[in-house]
Amino acid sequence: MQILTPHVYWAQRHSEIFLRVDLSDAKDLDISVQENNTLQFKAQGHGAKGDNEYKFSLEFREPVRTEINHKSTQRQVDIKIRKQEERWWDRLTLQEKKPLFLAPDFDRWLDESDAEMELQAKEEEKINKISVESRVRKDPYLGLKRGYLFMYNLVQFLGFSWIFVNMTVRLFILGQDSFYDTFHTTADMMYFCQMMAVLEVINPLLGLVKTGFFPAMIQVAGRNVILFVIFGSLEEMQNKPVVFFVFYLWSTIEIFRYPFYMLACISTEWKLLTWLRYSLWIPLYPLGVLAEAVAVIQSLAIFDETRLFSVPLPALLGGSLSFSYTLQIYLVLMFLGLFINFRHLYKQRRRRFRSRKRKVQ
Ligand SMILES: CCCCCCCCCCCCC[C@@H](O)CC(=O)SCCNC(=O)CCNC(=O)[C@H](O)C(C)(C)COP(=O)(O)OP(=O)(O)OC[C@H]1O[C@@H](n2cnc3c(N)ncnc32)[C@H](O)[C@@H]1OP(=O)(O)O
Repeated sequence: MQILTPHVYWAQRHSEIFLRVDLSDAKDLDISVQENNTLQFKAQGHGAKGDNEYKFSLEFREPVRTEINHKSTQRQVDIKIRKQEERWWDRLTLQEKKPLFLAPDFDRWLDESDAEMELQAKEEEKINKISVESRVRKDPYLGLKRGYLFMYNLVQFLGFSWIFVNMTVRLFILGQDSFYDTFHTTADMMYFCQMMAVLEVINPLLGLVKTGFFPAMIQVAGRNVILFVIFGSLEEMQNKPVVFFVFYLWSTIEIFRYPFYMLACISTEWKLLTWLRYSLWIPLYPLGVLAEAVAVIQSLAIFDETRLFSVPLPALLGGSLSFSYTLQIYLVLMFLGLFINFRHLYKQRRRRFRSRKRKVQ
């Protein structure tokens, strides 16, 4: 039996060498890297000269590791060898003259810069994979949190939609007459929604949302003072048209804000909805504060008259201090609150639209 040399094709990366030996159905493989940095290959198989024993040796240009990875298939033998140092070689063998049986493997061939890019892409992929995995691992309750927020937003959306639709339908049917019984027809639902809204102050404290605690507190406390103290405790206020304006302005923003949050919980965005959520407050917020201020001003005389919530004082100092004084201080706080939240919403709007513009570029 003759001993022949097979065709060998090679390619490299910064850290490894690939050899493809053109030998089908190879068996009795004997592949090793000797101490003199030489690969010895011997196998029985079907090559260019039919069934025979084929062998070759290659002395590498630079040191390689002795462990070899090889796989014999019906068509060829694939060999992978790791370089001792991660470096690009200008040729495979120590001898300058290329052995006749050796040729580039164009299926795998990359020049140095392409190989670098491949390496970089692999690194990036690895980093991305690690960061995704660590994000998932970091928060095992993410699904639960999103589920809770989604349900909260859904309930609020349904509540405020009910109020908005109810008021709109009544406005169309009864015209201005509907202004006078807004409270009696919608207050229960508004109580429910605004009590639930306390969770909006708790959520940032628990780290469930990125909202600032203060803007949320100003928002919820401000509305609840109007709802529970001004409208809830004074029957005389309940049939005033101002209730209509306050409730309508509150519910108009909420039927857009809550669906926007619901979509955020499922990582979805509708551009028009985002635009409405971050734009409608511009006219609605000042109008809302104005309507609330009108309600507070209208209630001052009623608190003076009924002495409700007044603080008892010695007779020398007039008998009692009317709650209307507290409300006058509150009126000042309202405009301070308006300023703080207007600024907050303006920043949120800029951040949102700026980051979207960047994503588009
Ligand atoms: C101690 C006594 C204090 C007394 C206070 C006295 C002052 C009272 C003054 C009060 C004036 C109030 C007037 C007001 O009642 C008038 C009106 O409401 S009129 C109607 C118009 N109103 C509005 O437009 C305001 C609506 N409200 C809000 O926008 C919010 O409540 C506010 C806190 C003001 C701002 O919202 P937020 O900070 O949350 O901004 P973002 O929406 O951009 O959210 C930030 C990120 O968090 C995510 N997030 C937030 N909430 C949720 C949620 N429930 N579910 C899921 N995700 C949520 C959101 O997606 C953002 O994430 P990302 O940045 O990744 O997009």
